[in-house]
Amino acid sequence: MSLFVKQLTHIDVSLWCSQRGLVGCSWLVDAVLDGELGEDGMLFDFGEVKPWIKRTLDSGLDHTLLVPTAASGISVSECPEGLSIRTTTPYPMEVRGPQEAFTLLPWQAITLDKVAEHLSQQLTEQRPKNVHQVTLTLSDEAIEGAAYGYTHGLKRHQGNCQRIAHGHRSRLHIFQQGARQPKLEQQWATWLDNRYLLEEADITSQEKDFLTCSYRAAQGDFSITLPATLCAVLPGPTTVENIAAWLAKEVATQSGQATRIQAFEGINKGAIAMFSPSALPSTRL
Ligand SMILES: Nc1nc2c(c(=O)[nH]1)N=C([C@H](O)[C@H](O)COP(=O)(O)OP(=O)(O)OP(=O)(O)O)CN2
Repeated sequence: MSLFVKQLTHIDVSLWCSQRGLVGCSWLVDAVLDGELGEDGMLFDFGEVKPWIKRTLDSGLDHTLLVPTAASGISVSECPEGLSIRTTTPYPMEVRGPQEAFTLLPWQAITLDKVAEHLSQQLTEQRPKNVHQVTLTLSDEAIEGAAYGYTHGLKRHQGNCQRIAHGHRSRLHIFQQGARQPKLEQQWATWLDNRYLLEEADITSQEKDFLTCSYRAAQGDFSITLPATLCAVLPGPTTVENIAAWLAKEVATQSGQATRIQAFEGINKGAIAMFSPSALPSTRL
C-alpha cells in the first residue's frame, strides 16, 4: 500500500554549482510512503505525515547552502565561525558560518534527483511503524514568465533565514500603466538571476573587486566574500518587502514610468510595492 502527499512543503536553499556559482532554489516537495495498514486502517495519519516530514526538512537541509564537496575547486575547513567553504570556479568565494548553515554532500554536483534520494534515505531511516519506505520527489515551480534565483541572509531573523547563504527562486511581476510588462520582467529577472543580495550596512570590506558582507546573528557569526559584480546592494535588510520597494524605485527611475512590483520570496508568497518618479504626473498603476 502507498500513501501520497503532493506539495507537502517546499525547500528554500542555495547550492554551489561549478558552472553557475551560487544558485538560489525553491523546490516543491511531493512524498510517497510505502508500508502496511495498521489496525486503524491507516498507513500513517496524514495529520502526522506532514509535520514529521516538514520538521525533518526544516531542521536539516532547508535554508542551508548545499556544498558538493567532490566538485573541483571546493575546499571545506574549520574556522572560528564553524566552517569555511572556499571555491575557485566559476569564481572565487568564501562563506563562513556555523556548521548547521551548510549541507555537505560528497558529490561533484548537486541535482534535484540526488537531493531527493538523500532526503528519502534520511526519512526512511527514521520511519515510523508500518512505513517501509519514504520517497520524496523535488521539483521546481513551473513558471511561465520571468523568474530568478537569488541568495541572501537576514541577520535579524530569529529562524534559519539568518543564514547568510540561503536562497529562493522567485517569480517577478512588473506593472506599468495597469498592465504586466513581460519584457521588463525578463530583463530584470535576467539581471537578478544568481545574484547575492545584501544590506549596505553589512559590507565590511571592499577591495580588488571583491566585497565582504559579515554579521553576527543569533546562530553565530557569518561572512561571505565574492565578486562585487555578482552582488546587489540594498539600503536595508533584504526582506521581500525591501526587495519589492527597491526594485519599484530602480525600475521606475530607469524607465521614467510609475511602477508596481510584485516580488516573490520563493513559492506563493511575497510583497507588493509601488514607486512613481516624482517628476512625472501621476500615472495609472
Ligand atoms: N515579512 C517577511 N517575513 C519573512 C521574510 C521576509 O522577507 N518578509 N523572509 C524570511 C526568510 O528569508 C525565509 O527564507 C523565508 O522562508 P520560508 O520557508 O517561508 O520560512 P518559513 O520557514 O517561515 O516558511 P515555511 O512555510 O514554514 O517553510 C522569513 N520571513
